[in-house]
Amino acid sequence: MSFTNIILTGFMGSGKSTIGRILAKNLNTYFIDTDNLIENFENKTIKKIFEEEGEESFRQKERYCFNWIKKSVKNTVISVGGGFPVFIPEIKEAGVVIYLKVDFQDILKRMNEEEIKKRPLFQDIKKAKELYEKRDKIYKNLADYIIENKNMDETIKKIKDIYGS
Ligand SMILES: Nc1ncnc2c1ncn2[C@@H]1O[C@H](COP(=O)(O)OP(=O)(O)O)[C@@H](O)[C@H]1O
Ligand SMILES: O=C(O)C1=C[C@@H](OP(=O)(O)O)[C@@H](O)[C@H](O)C1
Repeated sequence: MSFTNIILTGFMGSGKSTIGRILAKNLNTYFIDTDNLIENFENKTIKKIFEEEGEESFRQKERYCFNWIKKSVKNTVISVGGGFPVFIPEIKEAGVVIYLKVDFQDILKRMNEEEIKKRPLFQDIKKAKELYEKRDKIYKNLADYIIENKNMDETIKKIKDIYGS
């Protein structure tokens, strides 16, 4: 079966990578994660890129990734970093955009210490909450579909229903 790229967006820890990986397997296609692409290409963790080069440099790498995806990637499930659609509002040019929405308090409950440590913009919880409020509107505006990601199986079923429709 053939489909356009399915792009999962949402705040840090909303489950984009976890859902994306399972969904791709279900659809019998490939999965890519822009954070992983960048880490592999740079041979550096996101945390290190932020520390050594700053956020702006990271955003340029995301832009590079977007150009490559738009030009060369098809029929793929793609999870992007939480800031990706904020800095690349033309994200829809690369596929169908699904916003995985999770309440901030639930994200906090889901993520363990190690997962928080990896995310430079999640170090100050108060600031992260403010960022969440600001970005929620942006994610909504840029999405083709919005799905509340509470239960993994239900979320995957909902995306598969969209895909089949
Ligand atoms: N319903 C759910 N969907 C996806 N991930 C979930 C869910 N419930 C708990 N998690 C957990 O949330 C954490 C963050 O998920 P992750 O896929 O890394 O988020 P993101 O890629 O959006 O930053 C993981 O530990 C994952 O196992
Ligand atoms: O929200 C953001 O600006 C970021 C989210 C991260 O990805 P996840 O959403 O997968 O955590 C990662 O791209 C980087 O730390 C910046």
